[in-house]
Parts: sequence; C-alpha cells; structure tokens
Amino acid sequence: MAERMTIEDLPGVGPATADKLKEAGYTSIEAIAVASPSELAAAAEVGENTASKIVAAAKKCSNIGGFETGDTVFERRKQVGKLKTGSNALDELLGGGVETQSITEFYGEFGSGKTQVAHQLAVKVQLPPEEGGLGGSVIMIDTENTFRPERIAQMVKGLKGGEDLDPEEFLKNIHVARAYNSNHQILLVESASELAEKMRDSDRPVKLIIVDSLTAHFRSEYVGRGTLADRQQKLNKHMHDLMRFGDINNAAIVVTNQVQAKPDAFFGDPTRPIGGHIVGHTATFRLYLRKSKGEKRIARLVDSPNLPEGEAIFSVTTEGLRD
Ligand SMILES: Nc1ncnc2c1ncn2[C@@H]1O[C@H](COP(=O)(O)OP(=O)(O)OP(=O)(O)O)[C@@H](O)[C@H]1O
Repeated sequence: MAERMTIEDLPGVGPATADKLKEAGYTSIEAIAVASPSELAAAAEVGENTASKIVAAAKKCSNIGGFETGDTVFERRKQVGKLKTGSNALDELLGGGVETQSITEFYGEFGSGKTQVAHQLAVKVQLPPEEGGLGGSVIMIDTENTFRPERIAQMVKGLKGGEDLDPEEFLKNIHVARAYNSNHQILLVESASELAEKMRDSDRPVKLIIVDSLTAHFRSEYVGRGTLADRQQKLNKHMHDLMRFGDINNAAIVVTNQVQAKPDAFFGDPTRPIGGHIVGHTATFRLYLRKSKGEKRIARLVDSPNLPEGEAIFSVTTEGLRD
C-alpha cells in the first residue's frame, strides 16, 4: 500500500497552516475532506480560495465525497467482521455478533446491563477471530465514570482458559477517556481517530469504539423544548463522526443509551430511548435491554434494516455474559 498521506502533504498546507488546522481539530485528511472551505479558511487563517483548494485536494486523496461503484462497496462489506458477545442467543439475534462498520446501540433502564455488555465487548474484541474476537484493541469513551478495570479482570478470568490469562495484558489494549461534557465527547472521537490511525498498521489495530453513555451529557445539558434542535444537530454530527470512524477503521461502534419515561404514552412501552429519530436512524442495530429475574436479561432487536425483530435471553454473571 502507498504510504499514508498526512495533512502536511496537501498542496497549500505549510507547517504553520498544518499546526493551525490540527489545533482546530482538522487532524486528518478525511476531516479536511468533509470540511466546508469557509470553516477551514477561518480555522487556518488562509483565504477562501486556498481553503477550497485544500479541501478539494483532501477529497481527491481520501475518496470521501466521491461516488463509489457497487463492487467497491461490496468489497468493503466483505471485510465486515463479527464480534461475539459471549451469549450465543444474543449473537444469533444480531445475525452472528456485533458488526464492524455499523453502530450497535444498547438501550435500557438503569441496571439493565448496558455497561456490562460494553465491558464484555472490550475484552472479547481482543481475542483472535477463531475465538470470536477481532484481534484488536478498543477505545472507550466513558461519560459517567462507569469503567471498572476490576470488572475487566473478572471477565478475562471468565474466558475459556482464562485462569492462564493476564488481565493486565487486556487492560493495556483498552484506551479509556472520560468525557466531561458533550463537546468534549464529540472532540474525543477526533482524538480516537488519531490514535486509531497511529495504530492501524500495528498488530493491535483499533477494532471497537464504545461510547457509554452516548446521550447522558446531551440529555443533561440541553434541557427544555427550545434546545432540542441544537441537541439533535450535535448528536447527529457525533453519530456521523462515529460512523466514519467505523468505516475508516473497519471497527465496530457500540453505544449505550438510557430510556426516558413517557408518562403520556398510553399504548405500547412507556419508555423510549433518548435522542429520538437521530439516534434511531443512524444506529444500524438497536437493542432494547430489560432486566428479568436475577442475572437474566432480555434483549429485543428493534428496527434492523436486514434482520427480523426478535428477542434473546442472556445472563450477566461475574464471569461475563452467558446464555
Ligand atoms: N461483578 C458482577 N458480577 C455479576 N453481575 C454483575 C457484576 N457487576 C455488575 N453486575 C450486574 O450488572 C448490573 C448493572 O448493570 P450495568 O451497570 O451494566 O447497568 P446499566 O444498564 O449500564 O445501567 P446505568 O444506566 O445505570 O449505567 C447489576 O445490577 C448486576 O446485576
């Protein structure tokens, strides 16, 4: 493969401009390719004409914004990997596991097991494909301080042959960042892209990005009807950034989401995931998690483009997810 280009290689981008662009968050060719020339002009303090040329050059070498033929899309789809969850029933519901190049959303009430699923996937993704993993590392954006290394250690010990495995080796492949507010959360996807780019040719490329929770910050920061449009716009950008991360890295994207009580809903389930249409339309797979007896959980697949709706029952145990 030809050596990867960096933004310094773009015509019209000298070292000073490159620094300004990076400072403003344009850290990759892809980020520049999808920028508007006027935004870029302001960020890099160059004229609009120069900015247009930079964007055009970035588009050309990133193939973003261009059309692809069906066979190219088909080639990329062939690369799609499936990450096993530890529960066969849940894997089957998902058509074989959590897919790369897709966003899988787990939503449910407090204690329904969303964070447990996230921890389990962070462990499983590190296993080789023969063992249901993707042989990769993981980036975790933690918005509510729920990441627990101890929990990872328990789940590593719960793997097949886990007694001989060193949990620390697994922890080294989990890159965790706390997001302090929704803007920070959005920015972290850019940092994640940089990290993934650096690791792309290593023996542990990033194969999974988790955002737990996707909506908590948005929900608490945008209160009241008047702010809804703003919130949805930000959330929409965030989801698309994540989707692009998945495409570029052939990585799986897993997000968790709470439900909001809808006391005025007389029919159907009175709870709905936060984020409404935006999250719903961008997530490829949506799973609604419910608590059942004891460690049992029920997952329902909602709105999948190519899989039938259905339910799976699994357990959250100390060792991890099980049937
Ligand atoms: N070490 C463990 N061993 C067994 N079960 C555990 C363990 N730790 C957590 N659990 C189970 O996971 C549940 C908590 O689930 P989790 O934290 O994933 O909920 P959540 O859906 O993320 O909730 P929230 O919306 O509050 O973040 C606990 O109620 C418990 O049943």
